[in-house]
Amino acid sequence: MASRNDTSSPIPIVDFGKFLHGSEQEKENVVKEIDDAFRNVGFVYLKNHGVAKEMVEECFEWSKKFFALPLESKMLAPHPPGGSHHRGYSAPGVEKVSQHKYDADEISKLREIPDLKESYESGNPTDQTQPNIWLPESKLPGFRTFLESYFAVCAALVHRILDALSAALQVPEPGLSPTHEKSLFQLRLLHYPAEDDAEPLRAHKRSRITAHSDFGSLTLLFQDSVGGLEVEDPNAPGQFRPAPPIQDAVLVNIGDLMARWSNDRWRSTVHRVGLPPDVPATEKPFSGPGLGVNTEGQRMPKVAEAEKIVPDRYSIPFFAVPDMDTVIDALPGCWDEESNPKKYEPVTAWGYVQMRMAALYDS
Ligand SMILES: O=C(O)CCC(=O)C(=O)O
Ligand SMILES: [Fe+2]
Repeated sequence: MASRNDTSSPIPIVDFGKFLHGSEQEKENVVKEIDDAFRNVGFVYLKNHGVAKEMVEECFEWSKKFFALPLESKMLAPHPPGGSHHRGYSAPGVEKVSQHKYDADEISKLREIPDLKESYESGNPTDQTQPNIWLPESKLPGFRTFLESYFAVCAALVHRILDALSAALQVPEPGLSPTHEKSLFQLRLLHYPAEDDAEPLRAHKRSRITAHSDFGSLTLLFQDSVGGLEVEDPNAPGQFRPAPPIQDAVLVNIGDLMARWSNDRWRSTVHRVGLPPDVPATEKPFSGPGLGVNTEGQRMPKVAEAEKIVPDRYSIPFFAVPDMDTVIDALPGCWDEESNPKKYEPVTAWGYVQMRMAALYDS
């Protein structure tokens, strides 16, 4: 059982290259490892996932360039009000993460403390229902072309992971991939701006992103080297353990819709982003020129006003959902009449997503 001081990550690392290119036996082993990870923690790190390292790095570069633009430029691609058209730029404090509760009081309580993050959402270029909202090309030439190509690469990885999950449940060929045929996925660029006071995060008065579970089927996450992502310990509710960045690995997790679809065989685990590890206690900047005096009476060089204690953090989640007309009813291998009956009523993916999105934004 983990304690508060347990800093080890419970998330296994799996070599997905052995599923993509290995022998039948290796494929079977990987399928079992992923199935176990999703049953136990709902998260897995995949190495050798097939998304080129250079492409991931380039995506982070574009993200930095995008968020470095002046606010008035970013606002040329604004996220529309409400939650039904989830594309474009949201300035810090606009999106409120909600936990999987639909109770109005709960949601308004969660809205009191906005996350200090900004985001840019894009989707499949072919999606007519939620068209992408791009900047004028002259504001960031090449941004759109790159994100469209990156979307396709991430979508392909989602489909290969669905193949592995289909094998785990022995879903007859062609498996689950056709239920995501339209690839109505969402590519999100996230920026958590630097902060000059680490204490609210250290004291858990605020998070960089509030504890939540994802609502779709699968999420892929690439994070920079800063850290701070934590997942709830499946054996100790309310306690969080680190999900640190791992070189060249993508973090993959189950969303609420997939947990429901699998009759809770797979877990949709609550996660949040807090203080990165190794951030020192805040030194308040000294006023006046020259040397200052700290709280212990020592003379110290003045800390530049601009110095930030909590560094910027960038992450790139990619959220998958099934095609909207897919009926989410317990998958084969996840239920039986006698010992493991179906827990949930069937619902279409569309109905489910609308309910979740409405809670995210003020309408
Ligand atoms: O920034 C991260 O590492 C996590 C982001 C996340 O959980 C989300 O956007 O749903
Ligand atoms: Fe998330």
